[in-house]
Amino acid sequence: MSVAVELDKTVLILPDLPAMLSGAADAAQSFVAAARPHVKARITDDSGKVDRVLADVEQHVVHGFGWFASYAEMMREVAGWAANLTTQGAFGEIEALLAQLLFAEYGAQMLGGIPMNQGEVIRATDLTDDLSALDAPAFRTLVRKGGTQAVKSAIARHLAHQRGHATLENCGLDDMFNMVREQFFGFSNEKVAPFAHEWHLKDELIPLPLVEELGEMGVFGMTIPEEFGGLGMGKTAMCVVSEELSRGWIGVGSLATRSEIAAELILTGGTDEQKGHWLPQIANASILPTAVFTEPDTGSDLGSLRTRATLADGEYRVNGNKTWITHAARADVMTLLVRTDGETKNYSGLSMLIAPKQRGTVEEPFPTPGMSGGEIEVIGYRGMKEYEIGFDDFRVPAVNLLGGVEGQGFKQLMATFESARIQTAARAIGVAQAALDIGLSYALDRKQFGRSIFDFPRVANKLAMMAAEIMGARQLTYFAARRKDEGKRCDLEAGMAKLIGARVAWAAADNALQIHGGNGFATEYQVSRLLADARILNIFEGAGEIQAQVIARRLLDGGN
Ligand SMILES: Cc1cc2nc3c(=O)[nH]c(=O)nc-3n(C[C@H](O)[C@H](O)[C@H](O)COP(=O)(O)OP(=O)(O)OC[C@H]3O[C@@H](n4cnc5c(N)ncnc54)[C@H](O)[C@@H]3O)c2cc1C
Repeated sequence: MSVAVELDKTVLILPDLPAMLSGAADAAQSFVAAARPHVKARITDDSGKVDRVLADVEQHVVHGFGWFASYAEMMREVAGWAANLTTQGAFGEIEALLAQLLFAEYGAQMLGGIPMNQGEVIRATDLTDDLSALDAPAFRTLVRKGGTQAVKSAIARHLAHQRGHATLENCGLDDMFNMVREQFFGFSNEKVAPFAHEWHLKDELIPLPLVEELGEMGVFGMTIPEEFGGLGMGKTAMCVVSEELSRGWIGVGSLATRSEIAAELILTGGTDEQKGHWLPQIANASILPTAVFTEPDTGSDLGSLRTRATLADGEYRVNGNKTWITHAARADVMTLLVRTDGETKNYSGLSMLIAPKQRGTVEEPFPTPGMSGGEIEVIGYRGMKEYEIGFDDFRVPAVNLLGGVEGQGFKQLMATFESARIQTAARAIGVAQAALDIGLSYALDRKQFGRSIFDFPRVANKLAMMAAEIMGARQLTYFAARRKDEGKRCDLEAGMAKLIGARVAWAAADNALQIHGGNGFATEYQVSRLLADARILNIFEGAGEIQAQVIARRLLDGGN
């Protein structure tokens, strides 16, 4: 008999679990509410306003507060999901086990310290001495009894039985989304996953026929309204598709990111003419966009970028340098963030140009007059390639100024952050899911000490925790997507989903590699790619530190 089965003798699921989850989530929210004035007091000046200098000095605590708030929000969404499934009679054993383990582990971290990353742990007592909210019986019970070895072993058994299914748990989505998932799960398994590693190792561009096929399936116009040639399906569908394609390979799951950013920019900031001209072409993938924001000296602090655009004779002339531009050579149009007001040094003088360019090749990436540049070789996230680009009197027609008014570029870009972060959180879930799939297969196949290594709890527990974290990150991401679809503000939730998703993906990839032992270190094995692919998620679309800062400041600014 295996070790895992022998240990599985105790009662697994706690009584009244949905109510207990809800009570624990309330306790977590209460703790955040109780900590807020203490954190705020440390960073406010005499007039009660947040002092930016103090907030920087206190970053550990301020960002840590963002992490606590993100945990509490995720717990609330998971408790809500459990309650909804219960109402439908669909809160089964695996859903209960996953929720219980997640609350046990994340609750224990709230009590003992949340790892913002491997070396930086934020403790509840760093925020406040008042931990009474976390004494709530539901919270304590889940921490003490929710994550036993028996629970983890039971999850592992479900994992082994459910192999080959898209998701372990009932995600709580409507049938339409489940159909979309099945379609893209199948597509990814057939047309992406079997080839991804070879494309990665050869550092090749994703084959154009695959891009075109995705275009025909509507992937690039998924969230563009039907009146502009898109499918008008909303952000939840985008999440499901991004998840499943990223599970095959993050490169493929990220192809539509640039279209999503460009479409959001044009939908929210463009003139009617710009919408009518660009959106149908983006939707049918006849043009591929690229997002051109980062500069060699300007990454997180985008507001200070320096690339200049000056208007003369109906054209902008662009001069400056950009870097880290994904899929730049093969793109047909750039959303190009430039400084149109040379008198400014901050975000107020920035504008967004919709700048057409010629499609380049690997040999000649930038044939367009006024553009030059080269590839940046990267460890992961391959398939689209990253480039540095120089602009030397590069011309853009004045009518291509987004919205037709200068000085709006930063604001227009901010309006797209919600969508981009939701999509990035979904990509993270896809990468984490791939790590779980690959780690599980290897653990079941590999034998040591006369048995499958899956039978050893230290191996199976890693997989069980991945499954629980994926479920939690999913619920938070879907919540942000739903809010966005309902037209509600969701910058906070989107940032939280991206923050947690990136860490979940990294932990899953690292643990899947550990399960592979020495083989995981060989480039021949897919898991080596997953480790590199997962690593990017905490850097782009708002690095983890910036994400935590934005979340915390939004919660701490205003009010008392
Ligand atoms: C593979 C890849 C693809 C990319 N694709 C694109 C693309 O298509 N288009 C595009 O425009 N850009 C792209 N980027 C750029 C990406 O958005 C930036 O790398 C990111 O914004 C971080 O900027 P940076 O690299 O300049 O790091 P920096 O801003 O220099 O930050 C370095 C470190 O310092 C930390 N840090 C910075 N400021 C603070 C602060 N105030 N408080 C605490 N910590 C701080 C950061 O969190 C980070 O850990 C890509 C990057 C990569 C690696």
